[in-house]
Amino acid sequence: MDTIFIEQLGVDTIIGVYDWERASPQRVYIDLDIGFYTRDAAADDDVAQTLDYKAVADRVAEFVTAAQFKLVETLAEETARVLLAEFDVPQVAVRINKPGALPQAAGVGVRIFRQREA
Ligand SMILES: Nc1nc2c(c(=O)[nH]1)N=C([C@H](O)[C@@H](O)CO)CN2
Repeated sequence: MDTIFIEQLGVDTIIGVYDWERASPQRVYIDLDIGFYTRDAAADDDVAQTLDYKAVADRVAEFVTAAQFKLVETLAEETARVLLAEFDVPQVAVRINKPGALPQAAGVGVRIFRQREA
């Protein structure tokens, strides 16, 4: 299995458990590692045979912008669910970094790995 990745996709979203976090969007950065066999697309040099990372980035940005979850765990879980439901991919790793959450840390968040159920 190969991997198509997107690094540090920045999206502004309502996220957090505290009242002040519900008032305005915060920037999160999303890393995606998506399992996909790329050999056929490479052989034909054809974007139609691969996973279009622009389509993935656009959909994830749309979903996350509209989301209003409290936990980064929920945002990661639901992002993985959208990818597995809407794209023909068997597995995804989703990492959410919320850099504004802890002043004493460069970033905090979660990384999950999910596979399509058989
Ligand atoms: N495991 C988690 N811990 C915390 C989260 C979270 O989403 N997952 N969120 C918060 C607050 O929203 C925080 O980001 C505010 O600084 C605290 N702990």
